[in-house]
Amino acid sequence: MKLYYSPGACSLSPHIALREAGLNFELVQVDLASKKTASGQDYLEINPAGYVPCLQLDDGRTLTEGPAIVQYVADQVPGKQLAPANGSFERYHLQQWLNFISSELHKSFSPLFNPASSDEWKNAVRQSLNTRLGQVARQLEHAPYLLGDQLSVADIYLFVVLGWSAYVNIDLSPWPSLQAFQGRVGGREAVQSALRAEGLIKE
Ligand SMILES: N[C@@H](CCC(=O)N[C@@H](CS)C(=O)NCC(=O)O)C(=O)O
Repeated sequence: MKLYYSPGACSLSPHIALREAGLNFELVQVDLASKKTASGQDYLEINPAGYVPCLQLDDGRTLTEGPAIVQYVADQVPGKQLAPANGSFERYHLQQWLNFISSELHKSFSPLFNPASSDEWKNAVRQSLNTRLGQVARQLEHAPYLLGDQLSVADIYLFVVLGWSAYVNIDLSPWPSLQAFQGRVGGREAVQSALRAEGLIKE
């Protein structure tokens, strides 16, 4: 399996999930500006959308969209309990959170990284993020993870997105439950090794 990624991008979520699952995979870095892989291959031939992440199976089939990829990864190793069983109500809760993180958090952070975004837009996005982060913080006041006591791929995705706060001056200190969550998930061996592999922390 190959994971196409860019350091620190949302592809870090499936990257961590693959390590938590204990699966074998190869990392292929993509230059998002030129849409070329590290070996010079045209990334648009692999994922026509041009963004990361993309998971390529050994038979060549590809899967894109972070929330779909992390569920695929989790389902390869059910014993690791990174996702509740398919068809269970808890599975829909997982999908609820993956969708929330994708549409309400991830895509609200994106304009803050974009130099072309107007200040007006950035301010509106910051206000909306403030509300949504508060909502997640309240959820994490009751339990260590989004689904309760068990870490799931939604927590991994949330951890990655929350990590962007530091780069766009979003202060998480008003939400101690979010900061505690970052410490809890960030301390895991799989997370540390993924961060090292992407060059985000020193060896
Ligand atoms: N809907 C996609 C969005 C992926 C996405 O936004 N990827 C960003 C990095 S976090 C990217 O590759 N941006 C570069 C580009 O769009 O050209 C998903 O959830 O996987």
